Amino acid sequence: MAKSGFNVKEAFYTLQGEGARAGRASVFIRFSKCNLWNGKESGRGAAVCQFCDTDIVGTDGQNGGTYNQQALVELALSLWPQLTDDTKSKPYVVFTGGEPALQLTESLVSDFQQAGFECAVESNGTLPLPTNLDWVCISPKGTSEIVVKQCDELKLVYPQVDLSPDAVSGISASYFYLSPMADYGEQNSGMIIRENMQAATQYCLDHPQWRMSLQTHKLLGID
Ligand SMILES: C[S@@+](CC[C@H](N)C(=O)[O-])C[C@H]1O[C@@H](n2cnc3c(N)ncnc32)[C@H](O)[C@@H]1O
Ligand SMILES: Nc1nc2[nH]cc(C(=O)O)c2c(=O)[nH]1
Ligand code: SF4
Ligand SMILES: [Mg+2]
Repeated sequence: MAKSGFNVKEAFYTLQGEGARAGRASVFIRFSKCNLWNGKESGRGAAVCQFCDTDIVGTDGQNGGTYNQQALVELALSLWPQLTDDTKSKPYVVFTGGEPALQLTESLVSDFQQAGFECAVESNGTLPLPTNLDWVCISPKGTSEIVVKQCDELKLVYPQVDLSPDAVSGISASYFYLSPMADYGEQNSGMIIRENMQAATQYCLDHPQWRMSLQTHKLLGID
């Protein structure tokens, strides 16, 4: 945690849109900032990751702010539905960003688990992650060096000019997904680009180790 607390761009309740757990109700906590892009349109050209579809700057989003550990757990609990008749649904939190590894600590994950949450992360894999996470999704970017060599799912945005799927298939994962690159930048329409869907489809057909992941939250228009 930074001295003043965790810097959160936004936090909201939605359905996980991507990967093996798509469709699952989740609290998303989006930490501010990334180590592979400064978040400014003017900085895209010089960034290691140039196609980010997300506003990662500041703390001005829905429920955004700077939180101490307890306040962040309480925020997440307040976003989870308070059902008395649904004992089977374990609260689920997805830490994302920006790059969550810049801020996430084992202590924060542990406090979320104590509060009843199963904890997942979406990370670019370039920084060490807490070891007590329940689900790790790694999404490698361009020429960046990956230090997280083992994960639950590897989800590669496709196509990337400087990173082919066979270059990352050495990372140990239970699932390998291609996610067709969606629109980004000033024109960001929230749409998945048709040619990228077609290219990803062909790659999955030719290499059955890889499965398709669509950003279903964009198709549903929910966030
Ligand atoms: C915004 S990132 C934040 C987490 C982390 N920094 C990472 O890159 O994995 C969340 C997810 O969105 C994916 N993503 C970002 N831009 C995308 C785009 N234009 N099209 C499809 N997926 C994208 C990332 O690859 C990652 O899986
Ligand atoms: N609904 C929804 N599912 C997601 N899965 C990964 C996301 C992310 O930006 O990390 C994301 C997101 O932004 N929204
Ligand atoms: S690594 Fe993730 S958060 Fe950072 S710029 Fe790329 S997609 Fe966005
Ligand atoms: Mg997203």
